[in-house]
Parts: sequence; C-alpha cells; structure tokens
Amino acid sequence: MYTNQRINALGNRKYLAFSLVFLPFVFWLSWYTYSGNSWTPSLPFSCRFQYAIEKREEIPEERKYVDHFRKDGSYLDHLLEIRLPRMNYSQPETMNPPRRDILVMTPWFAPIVWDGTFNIDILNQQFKQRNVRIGLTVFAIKKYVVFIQLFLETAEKFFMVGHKVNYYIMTDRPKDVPNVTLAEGRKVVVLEIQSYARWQDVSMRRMEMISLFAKEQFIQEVDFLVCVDVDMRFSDHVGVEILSDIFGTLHPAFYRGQRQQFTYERRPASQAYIAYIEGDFYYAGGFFGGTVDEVYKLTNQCHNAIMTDKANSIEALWHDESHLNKYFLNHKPTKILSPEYLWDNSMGVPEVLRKRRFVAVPKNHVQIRN
Ligand SMILES: CC(=O)N[C@H]1[C@@H](OP(=O)(O)OP(=O)(O)OC[C@H]2O[C@@H](n3ccc(=O)[nH]c3=O)[C@H](O)[C@@H]2O)O[C@H](CO)[C@H](O)[C@@H]1O
Ligand SMILES: [Mn+2]
Repeated sequence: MYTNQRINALGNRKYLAFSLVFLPFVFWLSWYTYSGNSWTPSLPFSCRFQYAIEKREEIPEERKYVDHFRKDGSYLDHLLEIRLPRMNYSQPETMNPPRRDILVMTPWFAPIVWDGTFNIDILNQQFKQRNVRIGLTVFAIKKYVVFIQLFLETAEKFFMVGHKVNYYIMTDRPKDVPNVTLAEGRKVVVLEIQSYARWQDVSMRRMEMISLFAKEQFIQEVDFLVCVDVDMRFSDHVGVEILSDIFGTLHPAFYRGQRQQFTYERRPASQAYIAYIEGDFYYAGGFFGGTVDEVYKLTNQCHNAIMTDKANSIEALWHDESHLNKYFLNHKPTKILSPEYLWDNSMGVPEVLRKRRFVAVPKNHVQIRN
C-alpha cells in the first residue's frame, strides 16, 4: 500500500518538474550564503559580522578581518594578533609586590590603578596595535567655557599621548570654544547642546547627553569614552592604563573611608538609594568611562533613574554622582582609578599619592554657577 503510493508520487510529473527547479535553487542559495561573494547573507549566523562591517568601516586594512572571513569562511582564523616586540623591563616578582601600602585589586578582580602598579610601555604596545580610538567628553555650559583652554592645553601634554583622541566638547556657547593646537590624530568636536538654569540640572543632564551622542555618533567614531569634569587640569600622565570595559574613580575625599560615612543617597524613595550596610567605594562623578557600549548602558540607566526621581519629586543628594554610585554597586566596574586621577589640592598631598594626574582648578562656586 505505502510502496504503491511512493511509486505513484515519484512518477508524478508535476512533482518531478518542481524538484528540478527547486533543488538547484537550494544549491545556489547555499553556495552564495557560504562564499558570500556577491550577495550579503541575511541569515542569523551572519548578523554579528554584518554588525562588525558597519561598525568597523573606517578601520585600517589590517583590521578588516571581516572581509577575510567572507572570503575564507573562518572568523577565528582572522582574529587580530597583538604581538609585543622584544622589550627590556624589570621582571614582575610574585613574592615582592610593587606596592604594599594600598589595595591594588578588588574582590571581584578589578585592578585599582596606582602609580607603580603598571608598565605603560607594555600597555601602549597593546593598545597601539589595537589602533584604539578614545573619545574624551567634557561639558562647558554657560560660564564654564572659561575652563576649556587650560583643560585642552594640559590634555595635549598628558592625556593619551601618542593615541587617537576626539575631544567632544558639549556646550551652549560654541563660539566661545578656544582654538588650541592639537597633535596629529587628535581633534576637537564641538557639539551644541541646550543649557539648564540650575547647575544641578546641567550636571545631571550630562548622563542624558552622553547616552544620546553615544548612540548617534560616538559608537561610530571611537572605541572608548572617558567622561570628565571641565573644571580640571591634567598635571601628569593619564594614558591607556585607565581603559577597561567600564571604570570609575575613587573620590579623593572618601578613599580611606568606611561605607557608613560615604555620602551615598540614603532615602529609600530615591532610585540612588544605598543602605548603610552596602557599598564598596565612593566613586567621583567627575571621572568615569569604558567602551562606548558600556558607557551607553551606564549613562542611559543613570538618566532614567534621574528622570524617575524627578517624577517622584526627589533629587539625589549628590545628583549624577549619587546615581553613578548606585550603578556601580550593581554593576561592578572592571577597573578603578586611584585618586591620583582625580585630586583636589585643597586636600593636601598624602604620602600614598605619588602622582597627581588630574587636578581640580579652584573656582568660586557662587560666581561661576550663576
Ligand atoms: C570632581 C567631581 O567628582 N565632580 C562632581 C561633583 O561636583 P563639582 O563641584 O565638581 O561640580 P561642577 O561645578 O564641576 O559641575 C559638574 C560639571 O558640570 C558642568 N557644568 C556645571 C555647571 C555649569 O553651569 N556649567 C557646566 O558646564 C561642568 O562640566 C562641570 O565640571 O559633584 C557633581 C554633582 O553634584 C558632579 O557629579 C561632578 O562630576
Ligand atoms: Mn567639577
């Protein structure tokens, strides 16, 4: 019975004609899918490479591994190789750590960056070979434009020297952005944004602005974002040792403190609420960063939390800084910068601080904010 039916089906001329047309089509489809010569596959397996092609369009020849993949059919065979040249440096000693006076590693294995704990030559080689592009975002709204000149001049001396840098200056006064001579591979990008009446809102809205521009622009132009205050000057090396997926900085006033003393937001009604029995460190609002993806997540989430607070008529004690601290409680940073990276000379110079790399410029708060 079954056999008869099959013979009948095979003998059906309509079925045969259909197979003759359909089977070559299947062959053609598979061939183009795997060779990828003239037709871009839209099947799921190719999605991440499609994404990579779009994201990496402006990268130099040696990084276009995606094209190799499409010709040769193997992604793993074309990963970027980072190969250090022969170098002369002192050996790391397992039994003799370079610093014993400070914590250099968190319990979740994020390094804490202090002078003497890293070799910048090794790191520069690694990041140079990745052809890393860094975006430095800084806001200068209203009178704060006066800080730009010193900020940029000192950044040219100390910030990511030898690497590609975009300075993203967000301001409501684009005409007041001074002209500063920049080294090769570095540029200023002025982004005009709106201003807010209260300085607290100016400070908090940075989260919104960074997340918006991260999505629209930064993701296409840079690999890492570094987001800082503008009322600052660089006074010593700040380089690729700071880069990691997502990083924060120990606040100069609290790095020795107990968690109960941290000025976290303590009202449960706020989205930034942290209980007295919680918290690792107190992070400063004026210096954080990471990959564009991670900074987007951080700023977008902090902005949403700020908006929720606003709808509930509550404002966190230290504004964006409170929300940043809440974010880092639940999303541990993958690297932490010591207060060398955010210092205020009004706090003196403790022995533990071998370098002051990025220092607050004294300001008259009342005058500059009004
Ligand atoms: C070094 C540090 O960790 N600073 C943090 C600290 O305050 P600060 O006292 O350092 O705040 P601030 O006056 O520097 O304001 C923060 C930033 O907002 C921008 N701005 C502010 C006002 C204005 O009229 N125009 C303007 O452009 C500017 O980029 C400035 O650097 O706490 C703030 C929240 O309360 C922020 O979290 C800051 O990042
Ligand atoms: Mn500041």
